[in-house]
Amino acid sequence: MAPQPIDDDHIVYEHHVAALAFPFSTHASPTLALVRRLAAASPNTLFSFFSTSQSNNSLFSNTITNLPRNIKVFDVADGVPEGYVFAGKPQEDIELFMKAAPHNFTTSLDACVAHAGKRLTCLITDAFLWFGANLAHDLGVPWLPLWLSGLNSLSLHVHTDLLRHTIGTQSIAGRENELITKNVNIPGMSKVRIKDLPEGVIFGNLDSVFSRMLHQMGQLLPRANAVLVNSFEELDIAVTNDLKSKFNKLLNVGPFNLAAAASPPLPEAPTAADDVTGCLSWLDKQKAASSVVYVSFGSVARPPEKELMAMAQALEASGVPFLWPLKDSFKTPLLNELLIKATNGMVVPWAPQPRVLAHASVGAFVTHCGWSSLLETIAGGVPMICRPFFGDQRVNARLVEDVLEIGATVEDGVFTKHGMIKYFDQVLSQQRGKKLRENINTVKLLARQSVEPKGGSAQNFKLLLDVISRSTKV
Ligand SMILES: O=c1ccn([C@@H]2O[C@H](COP(=O)(O)OP(=O)(O)O[C@H]3O[C@H](CO)[C@@H](O)[C@H](O)[C@H]3O)[C@@H](O)[C@H]2O)c(=O)[nH]1
Repeated sequence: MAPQPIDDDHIVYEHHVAALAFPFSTHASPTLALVRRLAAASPNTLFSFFSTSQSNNSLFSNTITNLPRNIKVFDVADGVPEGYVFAGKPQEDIELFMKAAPHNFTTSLDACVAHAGKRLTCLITDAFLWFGANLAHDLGVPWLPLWLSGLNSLSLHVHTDLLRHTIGTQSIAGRENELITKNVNIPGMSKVRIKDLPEGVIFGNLDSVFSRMLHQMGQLLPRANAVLVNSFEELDIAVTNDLKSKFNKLLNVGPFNLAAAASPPLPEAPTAADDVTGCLSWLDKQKAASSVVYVSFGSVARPPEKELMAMAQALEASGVPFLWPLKDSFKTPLLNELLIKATNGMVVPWAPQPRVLAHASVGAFVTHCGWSSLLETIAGGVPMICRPFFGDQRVNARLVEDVLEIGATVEDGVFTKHGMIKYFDQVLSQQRGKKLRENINTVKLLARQSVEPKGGSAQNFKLLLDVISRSTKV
């Protein structure tokens, strides 16, 4: 992506903020969403947004349109050496990227500053990019890491050393269901079990790229001028208060999906929301409110084929109307056969999820419990049936089922045909579903209030603007 002219409109910018995205899974998109809001609220600030060319091309569908003038987009190298042949190791691309990232971002930032003729005054990074602490220090500017999941998982990464020390890093066999509070008192974690912890905290490969990255991050976040989170305080007050005591500033400025709608109109975001696959018109045709099951596992999780088959069988046998965005690469011949038989639903490669979850016909969301999905279903008031896979997803599911009581986690952690038929019935038709719906609508109200002008997230957003406008002028 070629650098765009900076002073095309002869605006004299007072500040220059660089925002560094983590270019994997769906992280770059909410990072850009925050930058868009900031750019609209701070027209005298130039925002330079960095991600890899692959990530930028998919964010902007190869052309940059509808961006405010004060956002410029830059590519950073992906760290894959020329001629490199992938060995097929898990997270190999992330490993290569992270290894080269401090150097590559520095090179790109230097080029951007030279191109703009304006030095940087503030650095926002995805919190995964822990080396932002050193970059910002070297540049003499504030560091604002952005955490794109919940406060619960953030807390676990901040307390990793404590958890390692108290629970140990030996096998957890036989202790999976133990509450972590039996070993250690971390505020807001009274329902979390050892097995819910993300891999790499005390079990799994503590040496993996993710484990090292999150561990470093947890240690460096207290150095940040402010830690930004795509959440709202009322969702997890105990964790918010604990983290406030650990960080210089903790600014919950989400949920981004609701905050964008509550702020002054922004130039239209790229096309993920468009109904190219006809999902919304299909939902319009459904007769009853809250009758459709929506199934989606985000951008990374891949359920085993056996479970996909069980899901397809349950959907067909129950007869519930369903909408299922399913990647072509997940469809085996056997699964395809089942899906052809299931005429009570619609299978598409990708759905405009936030709009699907906001549609009155949707009554249950079968989800992997990715953070954006969780916030989008809260905005839509749709109860969840959770099947977490990795990382933060298990602790998110615990929050959903045991703390907020806005969903159910599948028994034994896997999809079975009979199990799913039971959950569809409970959530769509039974008293349990009614109660879950009531609870999620209460949480939805709190989320909405938080982004209204007097709400906590809106106030935190003002504090964030303050940090940016107090940073040294260019
Ligand atoms: O057909 C689809 C499927 C997904 N989405 C969107 O894709 C995003 C998915 O995000 P999320 O629910 O956070 O899942 P992942 O992309 O899998 O997110 C990764 O990053 C998250 C934030 O760190 C973590 O919570 C997850 O565990 C991790 O897998 C959401 O905005 C969805 O609206 C669509 O628009 N259409």
